Amino acid sequence: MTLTIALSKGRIFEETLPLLAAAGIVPAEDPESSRKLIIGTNHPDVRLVIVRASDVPTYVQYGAADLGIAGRDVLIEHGGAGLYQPLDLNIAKCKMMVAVQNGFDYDDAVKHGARLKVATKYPKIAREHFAQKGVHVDIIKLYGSMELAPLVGLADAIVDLVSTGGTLRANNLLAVEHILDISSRLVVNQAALKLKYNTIQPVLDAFASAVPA
Ligand SMILES: Nc1ncnc2c1ncn2[C@@H]1O[C@H](COP(=O)(O)OP(=O)(O)OP(=O)(O)O)[C@@H](O)[C@H]1O
Ligand SMILES: O=P(O)(O)OC[C@H]1O[C@H](OP(=O)(O)OP(=O)(O)O)[C@H](O)[C@@H]1O
Repeated sequence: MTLTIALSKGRIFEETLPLLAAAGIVPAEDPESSRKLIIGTNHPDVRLVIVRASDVPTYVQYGAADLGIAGRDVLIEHGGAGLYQPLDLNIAKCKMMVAVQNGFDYDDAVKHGARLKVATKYPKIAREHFAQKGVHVDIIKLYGSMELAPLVGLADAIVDLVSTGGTLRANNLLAVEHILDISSRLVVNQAALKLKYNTIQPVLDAFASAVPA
C-alpha cells in the first residue's frame, strides 16, 4: 500500500531525515537541489510530497498525503480538522513572541488601553493572545518578514517566531512577551490511519523511538 508523506523544504526536511532513517526511509533526492515535488524513497511504496510548510495540514486533511510534519504554529492556524496528532517530534523548536521596536513602551501602551496595530502571519494565535489579555488590536495579516512592519510604521508590534533572536536584534526589535513554545508534530489523516494501519503504525513507532531529547 502506498504511503505519502507531506514535508516542507528547509529546516523541517533536514530535521526529519533522522526520523525517516529510523523508520528505514531514505529519500532518493534532495528537495533543495531537485525541482521535483514528488520524491521517491528507497521504498517503492513510500513517497514524499514537498509542499509549503503552511500547506502540510491541508494535504493531510484531505488525504492527498497520509502523514505530514508541521509546526504547532501552522497547526493552530489551520485548526486541525481531520488530523490526528499523535506525536510531538521536538524538532524545529522556537517560540511565538510579541516584539516591538526598541524604544516603544509596550507595557505602557497596554496599561493605558491603547489600540495596538499588530502585524503577523499568525492571526488566530495573535487574536487569541490579545483577547486573553483584554488588549484591543487591529491585526494586519502578512505572509513573511514581519520584522519590517514596526520599522516602517505599518504596525506597533509583531507576533512572530523567535529562535536565536538574531533576526529581532538585526532589526532593532525587542521581544516583550512569550506566547507559546513551538515544535513540529506528526500529523496523520484520520481515515488513512484506519485504512492503512499496518503500514502507518510501524512508521509512528519508529518516529517515536527517534524523537530527539
Ligand atoms: N527560526 C526558526 N527556528 C526553528 N524553527 C522555526 C524557525 N522558524 C520557523 N520554525 C518552525 O519551522 C516551521 C517551518 O518553517 P519554514 O521557515 O520552513 O516555513 P515558513 O517559511 O514559515 O512557511 P511557508 O513557506 O508556508 O510560509 C515553522 O512552521 C515553525 O514551526
Ligand atoms: O530568532 P531567529 O533565529 O533569527 O529566527 C527567527 C526567524 O526565523 C523565521 O524565519 P525563517 O528563517 O524561517 O525565514 P522565513 O521567514 O523566510 O521563513 C522567523 O519567521 C523569524 O524571522
